[in-house]
Amino acid sequence: MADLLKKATSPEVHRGLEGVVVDETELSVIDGSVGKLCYHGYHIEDLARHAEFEEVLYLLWHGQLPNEAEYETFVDEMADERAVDEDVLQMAETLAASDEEPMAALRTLVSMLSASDPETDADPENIDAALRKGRRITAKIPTVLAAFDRYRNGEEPLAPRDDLGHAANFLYMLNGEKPDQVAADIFDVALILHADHGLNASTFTTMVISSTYADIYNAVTGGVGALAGKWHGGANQDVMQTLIELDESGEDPLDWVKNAIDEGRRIPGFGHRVYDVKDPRAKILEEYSEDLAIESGDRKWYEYTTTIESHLLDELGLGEKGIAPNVDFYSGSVYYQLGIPIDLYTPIFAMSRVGGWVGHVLEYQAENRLIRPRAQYEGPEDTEFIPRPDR
Ligand SMILES: CC(=O)SCCNC(=O)CCNC(=O)[C@H](O)C(C)(C)COP(=O)(O)OP(=O)(O)OC[C@H]1O[C@@H](n2cnc3c(N)ncnc32)[C@H](O)[C@@H]1OP(=O)(O)O
Ligand SMILES: O=C([O-])CC(=O)C(=O)O
Repeated sequence: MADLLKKATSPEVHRGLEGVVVDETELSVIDGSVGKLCYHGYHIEDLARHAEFEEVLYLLWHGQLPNEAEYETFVDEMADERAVDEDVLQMAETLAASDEEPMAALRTLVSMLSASDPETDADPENIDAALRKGRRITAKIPTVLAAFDRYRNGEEPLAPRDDLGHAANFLYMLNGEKPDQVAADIFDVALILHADHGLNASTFTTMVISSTYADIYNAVTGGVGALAGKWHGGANQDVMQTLIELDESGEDPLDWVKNAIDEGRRIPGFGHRVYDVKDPRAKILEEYSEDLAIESGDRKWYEYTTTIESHLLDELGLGEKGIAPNVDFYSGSVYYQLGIPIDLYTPIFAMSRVGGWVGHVLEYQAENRLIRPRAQYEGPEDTEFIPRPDR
């Protein structure tokens, strides 16, 4: 009787925090019923078409797009912060030598960057210092990632170039040559598309951490950790691995998809907590995937994705259940066609999403409140303690 009464009066439990609104934000808004995403009111399609990643970072951190002078200053400030200390490079080399997985390496390297930050002693309530630290982390992530990749390939890292934008400079540091304009532009768009997405798991993680007034290095390190999982940013690597395995097996993609669904497996790159329809970013990336396929004359990867998508949505009825392609479904084939190693796809997501992490941390800290939900206790009560020898 007592238990029944307790359950009847207990608060509603929101597992996975589904539908729970924990804060207000001006950064991004998603309408999952029609597939709409805006950053500060700007439609993602317009930003992808007309903006550069640096402008989007500025938008997320300052609440408005920069004018020409603000843009020039911001781009210079970002470029000035790209270089990392020798001990960070040494750590990248050590991690590469021990075959560390790139997201784990990135987590370690981001954490280590704080040691050389000139403002480590800044008051954790100082939002301007947090912004400057966030800018430094964002500027340095491509450098540590490219260095790690080069070390594991037996190559020396390259110093960043300050005459290239954030996207082009990363591709340069990774490949050792300046990317062509098409590759640089497509990669820049990919960074724009991944930069923010409301209170997704990794962004919320950064907010929880910084709500204790732990500094932003802790928050971004935690964000990298949360993004790594296969239900979040890790799905982009899984999509490409799946396509390659499918290709190598010689299996008909339609049979593969049907078997996967019949066996209750999740298709990477499908489904989303917020969207019931196709993710608007997936639509944009699908177009780039097709452009790259046309340019190279190899349509295989593009066609695998579109075939799988239409089969899942139409014949197998996933669309009716609100399970549609998310951003990760098409980013894989785009990165693959740009020649980027598969295990860098999720770190590249982090390279972009750090913009949103920093933006949300700053926005939340402006009116900080400790984030501390509760759980409904369902365990035993008044348990008698029995000393160890008597148990
Ligand atoms: C950048 C991003 O983070 S985007 C998401 C990237 N992640 C992926 O692509 C991984 C695959 N997708 C998934 O695992 C899920 O869709 C998630 C984790 C993204 C969202 O999950 P939730 O909102 O919690 O949905 P939930 O787990 O409640 O699933 C609802 C139903 O849809 C099914 N479902 C969800 N995603 C998929 C999928 N990719 N393939 C097949 N079925 C799926 C679930 O099995 C469940 O079915 P059931 O009701 O019969 O048990
Ligand atoms: O919003 C989410 O839950 C997942 C995410 O980060 C994204 O789609 O970009």
